[in-house]
Amino acid sequence: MAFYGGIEGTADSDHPGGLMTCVTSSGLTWRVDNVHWNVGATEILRGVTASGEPGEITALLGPNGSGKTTLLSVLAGVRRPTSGTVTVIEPGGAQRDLHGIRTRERAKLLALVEQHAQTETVLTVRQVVELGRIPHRQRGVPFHLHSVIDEAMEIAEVSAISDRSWATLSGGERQRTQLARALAQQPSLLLLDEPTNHLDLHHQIDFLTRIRSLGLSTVAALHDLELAAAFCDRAVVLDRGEVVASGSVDKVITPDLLDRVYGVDGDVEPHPRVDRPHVRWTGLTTSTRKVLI
Ligand SMILES: Nc1ncnc2c1ncn2[C@@H]1O[C@H](COP(=O)(O)OP(=O)(O)OP(=O)(O)O)[C@@H](O)[C@H]1O
Repeated sequence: MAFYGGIEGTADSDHPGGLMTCVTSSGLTWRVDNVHWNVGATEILRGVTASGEPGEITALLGPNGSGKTTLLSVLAGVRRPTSGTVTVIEPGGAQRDLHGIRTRERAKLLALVEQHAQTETVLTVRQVVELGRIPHRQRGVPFHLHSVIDEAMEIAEVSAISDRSWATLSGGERQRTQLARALAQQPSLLLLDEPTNHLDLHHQIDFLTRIRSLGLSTVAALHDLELAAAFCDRAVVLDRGEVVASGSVDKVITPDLLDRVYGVDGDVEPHPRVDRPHVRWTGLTTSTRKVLI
């Protein structure tokens, strides 16, 4: 499995004279500054400020309805902030307002894997992955000539099911197919909305190990704090649309966070066998039980 390396490919419009060899990238810097997003009079995001460096994986944490998906869609350029800015700094140093970039250009820069991604049900897995090449489309070069599609499918482990119809796929197979589609875009920034929610434990660990090996800047909305602690460099925690904590995962994922944000009593200790925090919960906190009763 070529996690890091490339495979030989065809010339590409973005790499003139060169080989389009792999879906990996050095990532980019992203910055969200004082972003608000309103629906009518309701503020869904309230002054969110967060950032990530090239190659960093940022966990987006927070309870249901706290604004994780909304923030991802703002970061993806799908939703324009009511106020505030989203900036990306490309490897060459160019600093750009994300919402000022044309859709096709933006799709070469970043890719979003949605929580419940849908597509044309008549498509095969390979055809879904080929959709990721649309922003890079070149006249006279059919999609299937792009070896980046093969590599994206290999990384997401869907090569063996390439001829299967999307309609027949399991939840986990769909999730992996959508990852391959996103990788085929050759993004520098990868946005994942609950990417492991359909995966069994083996595939959760495998999936995030693969994501880590790509070296892309990644923002992943996650509910599993143990996975966040194991695979992410940083965490941004949202509660009711506001950032209530951010920083390195070991500083952010604490018993106080479990209590304050999730209403859960627990301990966060160094893992006894590997170098990362280990989250253990006992139950809901008394205050939460009172709220629920
Ligand atoms: N278009 C919209 N119109 C009205 N309310 C919206 C809209 N989009 C999101 N919301 C509300 O904004 C809040 C945040 O939603 P969002 O989906 O971002 O939360 P989340 O943290 O991703 O939740 P979950 O963990 O349950 O997926 C929710 O209360 C949701 O109902």
